[in-house]
Amino acid sequence: MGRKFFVGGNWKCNGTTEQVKNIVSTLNGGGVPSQDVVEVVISPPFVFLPLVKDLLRPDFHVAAQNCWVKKGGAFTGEVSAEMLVNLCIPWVIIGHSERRLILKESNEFVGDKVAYALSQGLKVIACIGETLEQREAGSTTEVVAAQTKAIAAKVSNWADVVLAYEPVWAIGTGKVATPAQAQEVHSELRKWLQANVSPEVAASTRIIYGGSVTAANCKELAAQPDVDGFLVGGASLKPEFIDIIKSAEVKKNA
Ligand SMILES: O=C(CO)COP(=O)(O)O
Repeated sequence: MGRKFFVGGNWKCNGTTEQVKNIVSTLNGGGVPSQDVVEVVISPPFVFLPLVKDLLRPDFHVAAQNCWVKKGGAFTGEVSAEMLVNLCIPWVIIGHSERRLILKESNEFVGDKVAYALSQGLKVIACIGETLEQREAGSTTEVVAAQTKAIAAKVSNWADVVLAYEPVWAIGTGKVATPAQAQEVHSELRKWLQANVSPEVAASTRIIYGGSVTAANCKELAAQPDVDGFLVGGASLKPEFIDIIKSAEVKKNA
């Protein structure tokens, strides 16, 4: 059914010009499966986007980590979707838990952002995921369904959306979800899409996992039937990111 494996590297708020050049040079020298097998998207902070785009190998693409919810204008400190399009940045990450939790972005606001970014021609990595408290209360499915619903309510075309399931308790903690935990939520999400959007969208939308993904744990996660790739934080700043990209081979041979 052709869900191409997807690996995103979210650099978050990290890097100097020197470090950026070093990471890109490592990525450019890495041997990875072809673009037919894996789609790779690197997301540096806004200020480094043009530099990374200029230096990065042509088979990898770039993403912004956020954009404004509507047309640009008098919104000090924001970056608009139009600007990203103007700079030929194809992708944007929206709704990362760090923005939902620290900057209080609501489900509705995230849904509006996803819809606006898509309307401008950007492709979107839309992030969802429960906190530890919510998981322990048994409300994981409910929480991720509500987050997905707020996006689905505003989006009619899912072709340019990748859904990133990132349990908050696994982000930056070294406490990765087990392959079974990831598979369980991914499968629930696919069922949700099937029931609430369409069987076609459920079958074709990539659902990727994020949260303490490393070279050591990626293959087992990648082997899960509903895990279509990764959104990688800390390890995307290191040479092991190449090994994570290579985990796409697990799918190819499945
Ligand atoms: O938030 C993440 C990617 O968006 C995951 O971060 P870590 O890989 O550092 O846990």
